[in-house]
Amino acid sequence: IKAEELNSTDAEEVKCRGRRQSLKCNPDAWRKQCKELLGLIYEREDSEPFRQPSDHLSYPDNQDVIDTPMDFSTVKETLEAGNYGSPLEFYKDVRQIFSNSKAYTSNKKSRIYSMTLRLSALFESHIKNIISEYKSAIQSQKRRRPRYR
Ligand SMILES: O=C(NCC1CC1)N1CCN(C(=O)c2ccc(Cl)o2)CC1
Repeated sequence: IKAEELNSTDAEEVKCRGRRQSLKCNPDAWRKQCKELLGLIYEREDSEPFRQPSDHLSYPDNQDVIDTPMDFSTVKETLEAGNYGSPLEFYKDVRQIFSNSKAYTSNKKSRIYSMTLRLSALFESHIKNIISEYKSAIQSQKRRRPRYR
């Protein structure tokens, strides 16, 4: 069979099988990418208040009870323990950190909340590619399931 006779899915699969596991085809590449992204976040001073669980109760302007506390050390431990099944689960926890801070502050100009705005801009600019590469790696691994009527 000639390569051009393969349809796009098969061609993808052949491309991925043949080549050593490059980032494009490796469905586990996202773990390393998320670790690197966490490293970037830890380098930022803005992440300081979020590197440890916060005792939300001790903050006067706590508008709503934070029902899902989250912080970067918890995310780091979960990632390193291999307890995220996909970058989407990682994404969900990191977003929780930012939404807790937003729910938490009464004034949108608070110093701590403004730190999350800068951090989330950095985070969103990187996580997008990690997730889309993951999704395309999954696609190219998926066998075309025969459709049964
Ligand atoms: O105690 C904290 N971190 C743990 C300490 C050890 C580094 N906090 C970070 C999360 N918090 C907020 O996001 C927030 C928003 C407006 C205001 Cl005020 O606080 C509350 C304070």
